Amino acid sequence: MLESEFSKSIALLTTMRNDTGLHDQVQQALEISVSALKSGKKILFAGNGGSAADAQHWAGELVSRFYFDRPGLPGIALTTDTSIITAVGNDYGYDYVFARQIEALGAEGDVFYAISTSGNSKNIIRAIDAARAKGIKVIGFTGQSGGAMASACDICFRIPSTETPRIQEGHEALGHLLCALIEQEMFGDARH
Ligand SMILES: O=C(CO)[C@@H](O)[C@H](O)[C@H](O)[C@H](O)COP(=O)(O)O
Ligand SMILES: [Zn+2]
Repeated sequence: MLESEFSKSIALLTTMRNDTGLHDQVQQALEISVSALKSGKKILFAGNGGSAADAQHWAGELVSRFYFDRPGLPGIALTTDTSIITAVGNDYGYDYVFARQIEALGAEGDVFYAISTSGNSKNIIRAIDAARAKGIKVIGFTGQSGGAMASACDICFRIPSTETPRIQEGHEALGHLLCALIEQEMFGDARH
């Protein structure tokens, strides 16, 4: 079990490292994100379960720091305010907990990082639709099948695995990579 788990993780990251199509998608996601941030816009993040943890983690990297000290960048996880989530969930239903926040907090030109291993979580799909209706670009993170997300996002990262933990590991690698690249692109010159 131990060796096979490590082996699967290593194989996944090796596949991702060698996938030039994925590299192109990373470059596109970077350009969309940096263009928004340089225009004074923000990045919104959402996901369920382990992907909620990713959303909070990545927003934290932007607002605080990644590799080096620099001004904070505007990133908001839509998974953290229990008053909002319980109110919207209770009054409208759990399917709306992220879409409602996109409607209330999102602005044209923002970017939405939508994270779902299945690609089929209804609250994420509704949030993607709400974002695109407002002129917010959507960068999706899902698994091999892509689910309903595959055709709904501007860019959709499909991790080449059908195992939820592997898909999450792939997302985490991409999230860290994008945070590092965004920081470098925004402030690299000011580093020394
Ligand atoms: O972390 C894990 C499994 O590794 C779970 O908490 C998982 O995130 C939850 O079951 C989510 O509800 C799955 O939703 P999704 O990724 O399909 O949108
Ligand atoms: Zn997990």
